[in-house]
Amino acid sequence: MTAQLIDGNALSRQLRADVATRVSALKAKGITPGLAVILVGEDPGSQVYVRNKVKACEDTGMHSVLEKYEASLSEGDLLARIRALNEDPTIHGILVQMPLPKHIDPDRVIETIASSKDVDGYSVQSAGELMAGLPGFKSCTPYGCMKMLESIGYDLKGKHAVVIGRSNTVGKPMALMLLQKNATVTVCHSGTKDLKAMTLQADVIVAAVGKRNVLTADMVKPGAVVLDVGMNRNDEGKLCGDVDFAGVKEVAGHITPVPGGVGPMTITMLMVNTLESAERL
Ligand SMILES: Nc1nc(=O)c2c([nH]1)NC[C@@H]1CN(c3ccc(C(=O)N[C@@H](CCC(=O)O)C(=O)O)cc3)C=[N+]21
Ligand SMILES: [Mg+2]
Repeated sequence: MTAQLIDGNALSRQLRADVATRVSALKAKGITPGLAVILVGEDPGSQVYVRNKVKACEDTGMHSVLEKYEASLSEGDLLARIRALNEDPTIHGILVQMPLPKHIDPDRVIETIASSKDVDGYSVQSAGELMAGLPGFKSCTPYGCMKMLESIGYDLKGKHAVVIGRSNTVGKPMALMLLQKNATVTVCHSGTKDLKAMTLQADVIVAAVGKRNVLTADMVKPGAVVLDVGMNRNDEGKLCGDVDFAGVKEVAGHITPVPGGVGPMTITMLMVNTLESAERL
């Protein structure tokens, strides 16, 4: 058996067309949704992602500003820049690309962004809203994963979802979003004793570790849905996820590829959050 592909590029095209329509409607009322993206330093991966985000803004008719700073930028100067953007009425979303240089405290940066403009969903306020089941900005990567499940008409009620990874930006919010849809959720991590015993029980597996081949075919129940959040490079420098795609696709019912899976969906949900931030006005 070969799994059906969940195509993040195709789904993104659909969702971004809807975003573009809503952007036009807002523009007719005199509001252009605006996203500010701040990049500190020269990380080559970040350069690519940030460019994709700005391009997505252009494609959907949104306003965007990209601010690039030297890695030597002081924390104080970055915070001052964020405070200015907090007050800027043309900006509805602020994204500071992670990771930041070591001398800058990411928590202080995230908490300086006005919660009304936290389109990454990284702030304590956004995390608390998700925890409490209140509306708020949802972290874009797990939000995109939920949209991918929705796109195949998957009903999570009573299903066992296993999340591998417990980061504040992916694993933890992913578990909460799955729980909100009535799945039974297990969160696995580096301290998990028998990962395979967990994943073999799963109807849905989300791999979000940042390491190649964390999930192999022998760990997957036939027909399971596999979402691959990983962004790694293999020995040939090619982009690959956390899942052994060639093996797992022979066992899974549905699977997301890397590239062309969760990555573009992350950017799409950033567009959705920025649009909705502007719509709230
Ligand atoms: N404040 C902040 N917010 C983020 O959302 C954020 C961040 N920092 N830091 C880094 C991670 C990573 N991330 C990706 C987004 C899109 C792709 C993406 O578009 N991937 C393409 C391929 C890109 C390529 O060719 O390298 C794909 O999977 O098809 C990847 C990774 C957002 N992140
Ligand atoms: Mg994000």
